[in-house]
Amino acid sequence: MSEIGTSMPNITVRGPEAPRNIEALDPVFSVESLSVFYGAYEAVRGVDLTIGNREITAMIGPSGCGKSTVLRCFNRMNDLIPGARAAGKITYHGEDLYGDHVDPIEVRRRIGMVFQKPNPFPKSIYDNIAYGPRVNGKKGKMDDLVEDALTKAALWDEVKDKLKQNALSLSGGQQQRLCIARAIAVTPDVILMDEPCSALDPIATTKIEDLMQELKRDYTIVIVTHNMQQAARVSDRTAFFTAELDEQGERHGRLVEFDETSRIFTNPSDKRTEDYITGRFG
Ligand SMILES: Nc1ncnc2c1ncn2[C@@H]1O[C@H](COP(=O)(O)OP(=O)(O)OP(=O)(O)O)[C@@H](O)[C@H]1O
Repeated sequence: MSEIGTSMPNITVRGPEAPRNIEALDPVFSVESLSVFYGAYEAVRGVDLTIGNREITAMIGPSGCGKSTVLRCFNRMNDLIPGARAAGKITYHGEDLYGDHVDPIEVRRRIGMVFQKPNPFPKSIYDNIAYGPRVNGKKGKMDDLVEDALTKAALWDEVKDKLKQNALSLSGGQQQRLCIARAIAVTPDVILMDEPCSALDPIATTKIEDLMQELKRDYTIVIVTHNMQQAARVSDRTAFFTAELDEQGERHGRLVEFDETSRIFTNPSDKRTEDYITGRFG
């Protein structure tokens, strides 16, 4: 382990016993010179990033550096914020995500999102899962689909006997897995997670982290997390962002470094990354 790894005893990166074979990056998203504005304010400036297929990519960095802003660009959620605008280019499987012909609703079906606070609908567990497919035109009974989504989200065994119960009666961790099941039910390709464990206790957090390892067999995952240990535990690659002042004294979020997670946490190439992960900054 390098000097930085030695000075960070609390952060364990999965070692050679769990080889991940991630040298070749098969891009799902390619981000080129992405800047994101809220009105006249350029919150994020000049990001270049590639998100690999069926990998977990973590986005870390201090508060306000633009992690959530960049994440929301991947499924065009920023379109829903008045005054928000993206410049630059994001391709999704080689196609311009912001092209004129692209339907943002279909984008959000294929690229699902799980939020910081679990947000199930105030409906039954069953209807939470069935809702999306119904909206997308699926008719009739959905028992198999509901079971499949709940099984994939590692929740089936805990709820199979109470599917008609209100989802709000579940624990926070169960609600979050239900939200993941709800995202899965509309057969997405990518799942975006914005601090999905920050409202959960350590046991529920471990369950979600284990679940992410299962899910990456079928889905590409991008996670924003404040928790560096979590990024080190779950992700294949890590993007470190920071916010920096320009010559005019205006603060912009910037991508500092993007690399394999093991390298970011043991041998980063940028001093700012090193300072952040060793706790000297942020
Ligand atoms: N809806 C919005 N309208 C105006 N400014 C916004 C909006 N959302 C975010 N910003 C600004 O954009 C910048 C980046 O915010 P963002 O939430 O993306 O950062 P973050 O790294 O995810 O922060 P945190 O870790 O605290 O969640 C901040 O200066 C923030 O104030």
